[in-house]
Amino acid sequence: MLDALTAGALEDAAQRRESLPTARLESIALATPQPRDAAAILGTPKADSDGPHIIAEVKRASPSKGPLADIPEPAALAARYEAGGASAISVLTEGRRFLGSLEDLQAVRAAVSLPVLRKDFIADEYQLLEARAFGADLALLIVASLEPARLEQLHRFATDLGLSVLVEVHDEREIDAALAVDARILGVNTRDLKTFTMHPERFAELRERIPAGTVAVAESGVREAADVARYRRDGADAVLVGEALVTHGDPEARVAEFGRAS
Ligand SMILES: O=P(O)(O)OC[C@@H](O)[C@@H](O)c1c[nH]c2ccccc12
Repeated sequence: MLDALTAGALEDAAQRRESLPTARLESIALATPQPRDAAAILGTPKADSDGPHIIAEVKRASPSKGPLADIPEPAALAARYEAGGASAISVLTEGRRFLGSLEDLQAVRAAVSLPVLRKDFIADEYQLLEARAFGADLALLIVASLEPARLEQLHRFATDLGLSVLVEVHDEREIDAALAVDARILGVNTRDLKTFTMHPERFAELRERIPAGTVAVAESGVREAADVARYRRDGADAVLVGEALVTHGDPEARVAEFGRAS
């Protein structure tokens, strides 16, 4: 599934390149204001509570669940996340299964003063230039979908562009690969991307391998504040939440509640 998602994302990027060639995209990217420093924000404990930083996600659909929520105005949703105290916003830009777009990213970035993550299946430089040009401060790289040498090249390319990188892992071997590229922000996705089953205990198992000074993010599977509190007690600096926010009637209150969970 991960391979299919990545292949689809690359095809879609190749399509966009026909109307926006790399050289033009690059000049737009380099003219875009400097990104916000996500690692600094997520790496500093919150002043107002013992809860984790919340990375609140704009997610319309997923391959495992299908449609989750109509989100006609991603910018309005992101503004409510910010009002609730979110520390960063994640925007799914994958179009085929998650129904996101780069326009969503751009609209969200203009509406908030927080760092914004481009959440997609990124496997080439063009997609990182897009991330930067459409306003992302942070880009996702999924270790499971990249050869070690590719991970290293893309991580360096992103960093040179001024982007922070959320490096996503699922197991010990992938943590080692992430640490080998000096990941400053490391996300443990407790959803197995091959089977879509949830394994929340994986976060605690892997946390001890993440060195002090590296931001530890717990991703996926939060339904209740108790799930956030568990990740927090297991050592998460930040928790990334999608479905439980987009399906809630009051996302602002929900973010606030999650942000206090400890
Ligand atoms: O909706 P949830 O269970 O709160 O999960 C959010 C997020 O972790 C999930 O969307 C995600 C984690 N890693 C990804 C990689 C690609 C696409 C999506 C994801």
